[in-house]
Amino acid sequence: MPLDGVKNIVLVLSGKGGVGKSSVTLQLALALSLQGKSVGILDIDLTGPSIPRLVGLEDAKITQSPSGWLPVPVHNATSSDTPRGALHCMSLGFLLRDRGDAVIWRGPKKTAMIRQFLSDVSWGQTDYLLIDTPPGTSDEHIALAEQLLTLSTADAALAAQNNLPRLTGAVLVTTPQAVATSDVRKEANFCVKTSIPVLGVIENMSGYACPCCGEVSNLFSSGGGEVMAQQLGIPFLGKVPVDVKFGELVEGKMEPFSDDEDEEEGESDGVAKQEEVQPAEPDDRPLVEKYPEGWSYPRFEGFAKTIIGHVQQTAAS
Ligand SMILES: Nc1ncnc2c1ncn2[C@@H]1O[C@H](COP(=O)(O)OP(=O)(O)OP(=O)(O)O)[C@@H](O)[C@H]1O
Ligand code: SF4
Repeated sequence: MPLDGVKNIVLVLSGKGGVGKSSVTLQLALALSLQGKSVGILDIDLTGPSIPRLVGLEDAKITQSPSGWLPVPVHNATSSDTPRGALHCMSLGFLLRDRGDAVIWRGPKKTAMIRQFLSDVSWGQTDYLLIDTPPGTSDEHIALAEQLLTLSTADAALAAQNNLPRLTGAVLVTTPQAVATSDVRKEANFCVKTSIPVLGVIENMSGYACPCCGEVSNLFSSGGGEVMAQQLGIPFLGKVPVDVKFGELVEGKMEPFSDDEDEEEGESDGVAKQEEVQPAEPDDRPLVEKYPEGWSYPRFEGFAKTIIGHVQQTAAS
């Protein structure tokens, strides 16, 4: 059966492009995984699939198995020091022959691809399948909603009775500016029309976090997403500032956050270490091997817990 083993489906939607939807999808996935949940990311941004680049696995290829396409593993589950659920992803980017190949498809071809992604991928036991969508409400969204409403249900009791995935809801990503929030209202409207519950709004790029002290200053504006959520009567999940660390984490250029960030480097008890400096070896391993603890931005832990809490509270008794 399509989506066999998937328990919850969460859509990540944005009205405008470039507001950080794919980055938010990845960070939510990492945060859910760090809560011990097994997670899949399905990237249906067919014309601009960015998940393969964000997980540092651009050269990975999809394999076929008797049960369907196997998604690409980002990391496996661990139960040791840092318990973590497995993370897999699927994207058109893995199927393109060349990274730079342009995808110029008409609606029916996009619809067919989305159908295939939803019916032919063998996710295995997956607590949360996050779907990264293109911006706006395009052919992809309509195809996705039509398919999901036949393969899953937003009704928790019905999902449990029929062993169907639960269409848990959508997370809306916006920046604080009015031009972005007015577009995200259309996404909220799309959810109402398609009976997809809204889990909440994340206001990304909300203020600027100083790279030295972390102080967040509102260079442009902040709070537009929160006001919009209040006006629409939908939950507000929280804000994420423009943070160099966030950008570098999702683009995989830096060490993950750790508690020892303030440790002194190079000196101990006032005595300089006399270590021979070795030239750094190029490290071409996939990001997941370089950063086994994951590259999760701390603020997302709260978002992940809210989503898990919502699922538990609204579970069919
Ligand atoms: N809070 C943030 N702080 C710093 N950089 C960010 C933040 N959010 C996103 N970015 C950066 O902004 C760029 C665009 O992000 P992303 O690709 O996630 O946007 P998107 O909405 O998915 O775009 P598209 O519409 O093209 O799919 C990326 O380089 C990402 O690293
Ligand atoms: S934001 Fe304030 S504390 Fe941080 S570096 Fe700038 S001036 Fe210094």
